[in-house]
Amino acid sequence: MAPEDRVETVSDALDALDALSVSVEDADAQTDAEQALFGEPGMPPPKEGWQRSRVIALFADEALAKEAASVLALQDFFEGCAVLGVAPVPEQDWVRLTQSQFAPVEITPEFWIVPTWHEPPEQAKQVIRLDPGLAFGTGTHPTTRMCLRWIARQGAFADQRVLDYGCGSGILAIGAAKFGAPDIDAVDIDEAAVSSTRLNAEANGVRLNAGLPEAAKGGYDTVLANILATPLKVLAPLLRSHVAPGGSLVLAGILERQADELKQAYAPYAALEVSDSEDGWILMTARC
Ligand SMILES: C[S@@+](CC[C@H](N)C(=O)[O-])C[C@H]1O[C@@H](n2cnc3c(N)ncnc32)[C@H](O)[C@@H]1O
Repeated sequence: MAPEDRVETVSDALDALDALSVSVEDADAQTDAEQALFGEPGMPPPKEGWQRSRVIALFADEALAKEAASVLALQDFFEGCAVLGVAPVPEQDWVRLTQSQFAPVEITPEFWIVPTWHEPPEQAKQVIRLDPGLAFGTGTHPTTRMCLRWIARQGAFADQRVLDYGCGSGILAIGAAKFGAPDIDAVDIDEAAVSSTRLNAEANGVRLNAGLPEAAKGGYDTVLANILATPLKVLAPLLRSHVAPGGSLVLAGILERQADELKQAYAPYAALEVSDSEDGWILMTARC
């Protein structure tokens, strides 16, 4: 256990003592004292850690773990910290355990995201087959689910050009394809995401063009962007320029408290409205 100002020092020391991994949790998680900390890439972390952080280190064997605990306890910087215990981690089938954490995800009763090791539920009429991989977007995050729910609510995308900006795994582009969009561009700054999108599209039997952001060209009937508030604000003129007259702009990755700043940033281009919310995240949309 470490107070906020010691978390980094203790984590670095555990690394130096040959820990295989170090993770930090809120020691008050699941209690009334639990603190929610949200950060954004490229921005300084909101805090170094929680008021009381539990720092968990994994070692190759118990002797190494015990030795690390005794070395730590002797350090000046460890004052105010405490070793809560050293315990063996039982051998497990980690692949199966990981897979068991990814159950099918319901978007609507008829639209599901299903990992390849599961059978789709009987009521599923539309299914995206997707396994966790390097790129973000397996449907376990509320922002992805809200975008997919929006897609499902539209019902059909016949004749539509769709742009998925910040495609990650390509899940939104694949969702739009499943609902009939014939012309889809999916772009991301991350090459790994572009490759992942191509593979996932192929595995789902849908056609789309995946590429770097320059691949987005001209106007689209729907522009989906699930990124984060800060990049979404920077991208406002660009994203708006890709929405064809009468088209829809759909933005996610925004926390409830960021609604007004997003509205303001987009005011010169589009009138954003909050159209869905889940777990503190919101979906903002505009008709252009
Ligand atoms: C939160 S993930 C969303 C993935 C997927 N679209 C979904 O809804 O689950 C955001 C993605 O946006 C990409 N990204 C971040 N900044 C970007 C930018 N300026 N231009 C294009 N893609 C960006 C990231 O690489 C990441 O894959």
